[in-house]
Amino acid sequence: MPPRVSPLKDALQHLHSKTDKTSKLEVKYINAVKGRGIFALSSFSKGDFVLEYRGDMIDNAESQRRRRIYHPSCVAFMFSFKWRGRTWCIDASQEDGSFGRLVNDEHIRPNCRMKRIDVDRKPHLCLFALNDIQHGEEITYDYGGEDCPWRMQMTMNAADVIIPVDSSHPADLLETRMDETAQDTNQQ
Ligand SMILES: C[S@@+](CC[C@H](N)C(=O)[O-])C[C@H]1O[C@@H](n2cnc3c(N)ncnc32)[C@H](O)[C@@H]1O
Repeated sequence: MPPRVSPLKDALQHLHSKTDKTSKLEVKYINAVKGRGIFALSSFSKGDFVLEYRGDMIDNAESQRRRRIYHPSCVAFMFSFKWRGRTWCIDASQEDGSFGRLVNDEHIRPNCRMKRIDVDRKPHLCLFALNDIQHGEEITYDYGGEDCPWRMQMTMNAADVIIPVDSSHPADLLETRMDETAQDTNQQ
């Protein structure tokens, strides 16, 4: 078996080439509620780099402007985060074929977590495996926030109450679950 590439090195290679692990991950349609998701085609070890959440990096003013004009289904692809004391956003609303934008939320037992990696003074959002991931498992992370409509629906269904579900999730709450131990590769 070839020696394991360090997760950071692996991430940097993919960040530079703007590629996904197409031999290790696949897109699958799940159902009408969840839509598509990303699934492991082979196993990952705890700590492995899995993928980057790629998109258009914009400042908070531009993010607010786009949120006002976007359809809610597009706002769901906007991931806001703090960097150098300011709020930024990765807008992944464009269907660009990248995998990061298709990873679904799981707040009880996520198998990945988001970390920020700074390369050439620019932040990148990457998912790393929280535990070993087996072939066939869906890749998930905790979007953060408490008000994801599908979570509320689960809670209410458990209580046997029917509520209308609003599909417009304010994805800017996601920053609450982002790992703050980002590494600036320029400082190493
Ligand atoms: C960033 S997108 C993820 C990709 C999306 N599933 C798709 O097919 O385009 C976020 C959207 O996926 C759906 N989603 C994510 N996690 C979910 C979950 N645990 N249960 C139901 N829907 C979910 C919601 O519609 C949410 O607005």
